Amino acid sequence: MDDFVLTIEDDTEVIIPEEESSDVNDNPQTSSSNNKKLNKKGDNKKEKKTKKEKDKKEINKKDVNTENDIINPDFTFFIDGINNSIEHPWDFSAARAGLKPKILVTSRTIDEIIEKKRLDTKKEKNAKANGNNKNGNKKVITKSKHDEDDPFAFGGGVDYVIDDEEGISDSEQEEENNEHKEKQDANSEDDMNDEGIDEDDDEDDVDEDDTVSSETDDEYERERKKAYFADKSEIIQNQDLASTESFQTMNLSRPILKGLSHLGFIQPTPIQKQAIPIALMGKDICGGAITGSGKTIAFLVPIIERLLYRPRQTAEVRVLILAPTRELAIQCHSVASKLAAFTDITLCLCVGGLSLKKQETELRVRPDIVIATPGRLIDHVRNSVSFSLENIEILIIDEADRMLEDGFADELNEIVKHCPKSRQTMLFSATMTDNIDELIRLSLNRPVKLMVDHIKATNAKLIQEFIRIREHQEKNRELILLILCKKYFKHKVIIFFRSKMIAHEMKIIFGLFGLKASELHGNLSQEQRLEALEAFRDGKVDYLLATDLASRGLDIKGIETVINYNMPQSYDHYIHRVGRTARAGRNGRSVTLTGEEDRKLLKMVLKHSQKEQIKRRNIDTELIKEYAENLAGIKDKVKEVLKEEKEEKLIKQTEMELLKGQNLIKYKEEIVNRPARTWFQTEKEKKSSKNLSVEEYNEKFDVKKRRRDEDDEGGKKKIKRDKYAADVTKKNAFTVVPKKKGVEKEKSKVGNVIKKKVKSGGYKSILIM
Ligand SMILES: Nc1ncnc2c1ncn2[C@@H]1O[C@H](COP(=O)(O)OP(=O)(O)OP(=O)(O)O)[C@@H](O)[C@H]1O
Repeated sequence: MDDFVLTIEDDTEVIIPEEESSDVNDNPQTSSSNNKKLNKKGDNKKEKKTKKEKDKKEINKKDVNTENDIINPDFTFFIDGINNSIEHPWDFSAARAGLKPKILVTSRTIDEIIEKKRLDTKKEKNAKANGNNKNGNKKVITKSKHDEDDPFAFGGGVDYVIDDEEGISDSEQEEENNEHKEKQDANSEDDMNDEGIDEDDDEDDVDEDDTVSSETDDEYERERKKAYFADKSEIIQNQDLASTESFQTMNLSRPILKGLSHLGFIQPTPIQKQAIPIALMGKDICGGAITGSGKTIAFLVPIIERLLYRPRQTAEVRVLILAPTRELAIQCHSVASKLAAFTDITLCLCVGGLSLKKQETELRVRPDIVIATPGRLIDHVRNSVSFSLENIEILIIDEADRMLEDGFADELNEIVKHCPKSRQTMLFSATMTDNIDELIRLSLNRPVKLMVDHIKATNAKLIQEFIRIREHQEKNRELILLILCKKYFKHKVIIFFRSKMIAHEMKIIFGLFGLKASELHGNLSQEQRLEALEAFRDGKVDYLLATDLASRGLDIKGIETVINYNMPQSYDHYIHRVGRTARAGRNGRSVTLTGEEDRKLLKMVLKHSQKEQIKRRNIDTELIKEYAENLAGIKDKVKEVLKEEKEEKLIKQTEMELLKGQNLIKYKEEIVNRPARTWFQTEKEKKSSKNLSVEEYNEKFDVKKRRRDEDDEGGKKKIKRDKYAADVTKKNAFTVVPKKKGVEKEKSKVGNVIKKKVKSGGYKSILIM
């Protein structure tokens, strides 16, 4: 038997990676032969070395579909679903390797500044306490263990009320609710149902942008879509449904099956079941499925499978994967590398913030797959010698709806323009649009629409909590967040903020309160961004304080809670943010602080969620009072930290300038002789393109505010239209006027809606851009 095993290994050069061997051992059916195999290996180190070399050779082999690629009879797949031994399905190694060389400038980090402030405060507090004691003050200072390392510890405190009746039966819950209602005072309208928020309420009151197109299509639109999209049933009629039950039965090549097995995946998820066979046919796809449902593997598997059959005489960049953020591209690159580990397919990561030079070198040898963010890709198309998109066979746009939005539109158009028309295009997102007017720009070829889950639904295993913040309680947001984090959500929590500044300030407050947090937003260097993510992923910090930069696509195992410090700007943003938890069939919880202006969005959430997913949380006012005193005490400290940080930055900047000057003198000749880079957009254009999204965002709030102003107090009334606006339908209520001479004087009102008199005597609403 031993001989038999050896013969197979020697003759066929079958790869058995170490991880794979141990998994095989877990399987009683194969354990004996594998034990023998392992013993044999242990007996003969030399043989092991030769085998490793052979394995290496096998991975690098040009043709993976040779006769030698015979399936090892001992090879088995994981049988218990997701292989939980895999801690993280992706890592940062490629991104780390691509970081620009570090310039050593000594300055204190924000964490160091905060920590020092914390310790100083602690000393001050102790000194004060001792002073009081010396002065004969008999006040007893009780120190809890918690107090010792937290100068801002709160002591006991009253717990807050939580209306989360998980595990309570319906009738019990109803009884409790009734009892609760009876006891309630004037605040009784806190109950969500009393807000008049139910599924059928105010259908047409929802913001136009937030409507889910497929549900509201009229006959004309339905006909257009029918003509535009390919008929899915025709395409998959010959498909044997049973053949998609497992990856093994999907007719995939062995190296991919090994890659999948390596990642711990046996059964395809619904989007993978549908997308893989259709993508393998070369069809264009418009794919939508809930967050965390495995869309990445859904497009990576067919890409890799198709690349295995590419001609190998000439190297070409054949696949381009675009993602809207650097982190998402890094993640996708890492997963793709793992999946393609047993093939000869080459990949290159092209994202901003990483070394241009290194990417240029990698692109020169024409990797099979390029995974990029749009800005950096265009830079390479324009400036990297011999790199072009003319041989692209497959274009993938991840988070496609985001990429079609205004901030990315110009860049995306530029990229699509450089790709051949004959390519296959696949678009994916949890909030995928089927709006033809938007898709038409991508010149798709009769795409197949694959909307796997209920459109724009959230994961059924996600519990969504809401905390109502009344107008007069707005000032309590910080406190409420602190209460939530100090008392309830202590590990693997991601918190979303509307702005970088608030996220940063909150990081300081968290630090001073002894909560371990890292921040992730656009004001940080790429290295800091990676460090923040790594620290959070590895559990070195418990909280990730992020802007919407982290809202899409990021897949960090074990995130238990998502907190929205503010309701996001749209329902789509909400779906993506809360989708960072409850991924791949796991449980998760989101907590959203909901202001008065967020009522419409809240209605959207309720409309698209199951009743049992929604909970309401109340925060005890006593507890808020108690925390308020402590927070007030540290506001000055926050200012001090910010000031010190600014000073440190200034010192660092001066040192950097000095270094830059020295380098300019040292490498003058080389720098002068470098070919000048050209840019797709000037800095100004880039900025204005980015600002567009910000303006849109502000405009949305202005519109909401306007509506609120026009509403009566209860918010029940519809918007009042002026008597001249009777003919203005909802769709064309605003005429968008570019910022031209005529409206220059309204500059200060960019994003606002103004009324202009028209010849006919009425008024027209104009949105200033
Ligand atoms: N077939 C599978 N079996 C088990 N787990 C899987 C499978 N496919 C993917 N996963 C896991 O599911 C998780 C979510 O996958 P992925 O990040 O691709 O989701 P997504 O649909 O792209 O989410 P989002 O919309 O948030 O970007 C990942 O941790 C991935 O490893």
